[in-house]
Amino acid sequence: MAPTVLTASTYGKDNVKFLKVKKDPSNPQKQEVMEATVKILLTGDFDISYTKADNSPIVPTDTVKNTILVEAKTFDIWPIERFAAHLAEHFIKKYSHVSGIDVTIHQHRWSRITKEDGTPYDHSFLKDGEELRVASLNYKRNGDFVLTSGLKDLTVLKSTGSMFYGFHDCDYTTLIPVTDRILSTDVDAAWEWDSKKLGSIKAIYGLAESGAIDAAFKHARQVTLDLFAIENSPSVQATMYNMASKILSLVPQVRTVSYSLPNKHYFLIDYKWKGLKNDNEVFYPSPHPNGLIKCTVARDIKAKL
Ligand SMILES: O=c1[nH]c(=O)c2[nH]c(=O)[nH]c2[nH]1
Repeated sequence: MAPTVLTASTYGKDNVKFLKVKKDPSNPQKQEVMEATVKILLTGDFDISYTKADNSPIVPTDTVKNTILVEAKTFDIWPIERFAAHLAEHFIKKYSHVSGIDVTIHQHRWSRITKEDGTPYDHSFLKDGEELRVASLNYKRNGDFVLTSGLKDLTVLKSTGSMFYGFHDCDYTTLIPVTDRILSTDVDAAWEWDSKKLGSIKAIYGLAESGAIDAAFKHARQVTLDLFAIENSPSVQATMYNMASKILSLVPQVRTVSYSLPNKHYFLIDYKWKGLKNDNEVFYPSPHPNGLIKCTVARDIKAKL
């Protein structure tokens, strides 16, 4: 066999799930819930476990799972970015041969059920969609860190107020330009916090405490929904760029905003054979293929000079 070398490796536990209940100390019946799915991947001095079948450096993935569950019990895990920072620091401090860690936390959406008059019930929740709130943190022993917050699988549809025309036309083009169409997508948005501005991973706790992390999430979600609804969208590309730019203007501690949006096509059903006009009334939801459009937007530093 030709000589080989390990060029990259990482390992850990994925799909560690829990639901935590937070009780209001002044009224234990008033509660919050966090259902989360956690992934932790470690890097470090683990090469001999791959190359020499020597397991001595391996912190078992079972231990990684136990750690997540114990820390979820003993630590304040709201917002998930704070929990990610805590887990990252824990692994770097506890295991001297761990040089880096990736923590990804998905928070599943549970919204409070409200009475008819809008007042919320104390401890009853509604699963209003598959939407996830996301935190992902890469942390290295030398202190470098990248924290990204986001949301995923927020499914939206607008029945008018979306166009697509003026696109490149060639001998492969069959698409008909339209000034009115359905637009639908599963929003995947992510905003990267400015590590330089924050200074160190410790700043994440301050951001969490001040409410800045929750505020950024609220802004990002609301901007996404507002611009989706309000704009007469010329394209997915132009609309996602506007969303990202607006979020950057509202959240100064964020460095970049990224979107990844499938364009979930709805095709007009042809009724000509029946002598009927289809005035954007009945559509076929096409399961595949779908468009997929991604972008990352940053502040234009040159524009300031
Ligand atoms: O908003 C759109 N962007 C595209 O790039 C594209 N391509 C396509 O066929 N339809 C659309 N819609």
